Amino acid sequence: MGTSEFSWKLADHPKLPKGKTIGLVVLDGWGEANPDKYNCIHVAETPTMDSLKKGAPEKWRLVRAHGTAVGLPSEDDMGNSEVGHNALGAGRIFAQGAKLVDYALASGKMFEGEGFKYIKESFDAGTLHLIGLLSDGGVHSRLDQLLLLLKGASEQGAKRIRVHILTDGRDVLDGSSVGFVETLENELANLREKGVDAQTASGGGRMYVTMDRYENDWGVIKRGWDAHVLGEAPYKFRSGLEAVKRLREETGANDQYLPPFVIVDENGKPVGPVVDGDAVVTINFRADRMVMLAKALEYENFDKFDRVRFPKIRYAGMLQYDGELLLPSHYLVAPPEIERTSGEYLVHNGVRTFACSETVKFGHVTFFWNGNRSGCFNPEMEEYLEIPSDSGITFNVQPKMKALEIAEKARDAILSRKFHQVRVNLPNSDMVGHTGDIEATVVACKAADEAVKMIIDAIEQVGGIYVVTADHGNAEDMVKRNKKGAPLLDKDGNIQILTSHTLQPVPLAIGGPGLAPGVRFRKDVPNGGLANVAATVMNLHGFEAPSDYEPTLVEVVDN
Ligand SMILES: O=C(O)[C@H](O)COP(=O)(O)O
Ligand SMILES: [Mn+2]
Ligand SMILES: [Mn+2]
Repeated sequence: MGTSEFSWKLADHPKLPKGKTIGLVVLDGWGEANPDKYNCIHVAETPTMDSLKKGAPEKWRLVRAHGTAVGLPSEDDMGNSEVGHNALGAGRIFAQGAKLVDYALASGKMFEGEGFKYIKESFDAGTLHLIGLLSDGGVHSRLDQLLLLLKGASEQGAKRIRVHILTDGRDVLDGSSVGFVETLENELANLREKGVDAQTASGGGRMYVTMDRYENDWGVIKRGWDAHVLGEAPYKFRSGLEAVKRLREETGANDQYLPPFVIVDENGKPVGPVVDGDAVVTINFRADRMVMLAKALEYENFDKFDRVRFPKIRYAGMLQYDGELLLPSHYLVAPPEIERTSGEYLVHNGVRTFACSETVKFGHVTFFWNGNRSGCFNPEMEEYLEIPSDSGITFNVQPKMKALEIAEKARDAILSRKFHQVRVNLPNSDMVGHTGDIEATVVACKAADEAVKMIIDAIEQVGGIYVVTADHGNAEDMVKRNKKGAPLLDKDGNIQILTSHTLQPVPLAIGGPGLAPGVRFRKDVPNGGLANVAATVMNLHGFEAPSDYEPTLVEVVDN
């Protein structure tokens, strides 16, 4: 498409009217799976979602939400919020961070790029620090990529390497941290044999140390800063393996919430604080949970907590995490360029939009939805509302979260008739699902269902249209299964709780009094995925989608 002929103007849909209010609901972590007792959505009372499914076979379907359908490397990759909301909002499938990093490593291009050359300047005199999530979850980072980066960096002359590890247990099974640390530390030992001074330096559980998001709790970043940069933490060990094993046993914390620790030498001195002249790479490819640390590492002026020391370092992200803020300014792999999202088109075509969620998912319906772009396209046409999340708790103690508040704000926005699109993310099934607490997840699913009802009721009142979907699975399957689908037991005979997302498809339902007669789901896009939703929604707003968008899922038949 040459820029001269480009236009934001969308063609009118030949049959569908403009001006309807659309309530667009994303249930976070709400997949479709066979009913059983580990399917919290099935166990919960969810009359609203049940009626959408039962009532109208032509207005309810499943869409793919994992793997290549959302730009991930393979069909073994579960969906996640970033890629899910990117696909929903952008209407096309972009190769995502995981895939881009794989390619940059396999081709060697990573080591020829500007970002790597920049950090390499520190290899002679300084230490290379790698900080990030240590697992094979593939949502924020991948262990195999870290190992390749370690190998590549040492081949490129890094002589002293320190790894700062954040244990997972959220995108992977709880307890799996032990195996991941073992693999890492074996590799570090191999490097030491080759003359590279390489070891683990600090760490903690991802939800308690370093990986907060959307500025929900800066205390999390401070704990990480103290451990990784200052070399200070309440727990001290001689190796990462000892740290993870002993902290799990002695504090009872799970992988997600391990307290911060530092690795010390035989004299009790931390082995790897970050000091002037060092290089730092944050190895996560996904943005949301690295932006806060990136600010602390990069910004000269910073007032979120007392950094005590602000070392002069060369810092690069695995990717650039925020394209608007250009943060960090150096990165090893260029992020996907997601342009011409549906939100931007619709704003140019007069569609007034309201978007809302609570803090923990606010960036999902705004930043991720808009192709990793912060803020509104046009503040006169859009209002984005963030409801503060509870912080400092695990959401199984508050499984209703802010679902009611989000639904009330959406209801009010719909009834105000000021907006054509009222878009929300309801976090409950995902955030509580990640805690692995089955009872609480059932409560969470019920609360989300009630919120959907409130939004649909408001849509009924204004003669509008609802579109209800999800970004990936989570709460519909809370147990790890074997290939035949039977629950797996651990060595003590307990079921292995699945805290992660799943490979399941998600529902997509349309309806409401404003839906023109004859609108129904097409039968000829059986493999439709989240990226097909954007064109579908554009049609329901009365527009044709751009020709390079994934096809719409609706057709209009004459009655
Ligand atoms: O960051 C998280 O909480 C999980 O790794 C993924 O969850 P999300 O993709 O639903 O945000
Ligand atoms: Mn999600
Ligand atoms: Mn999640």
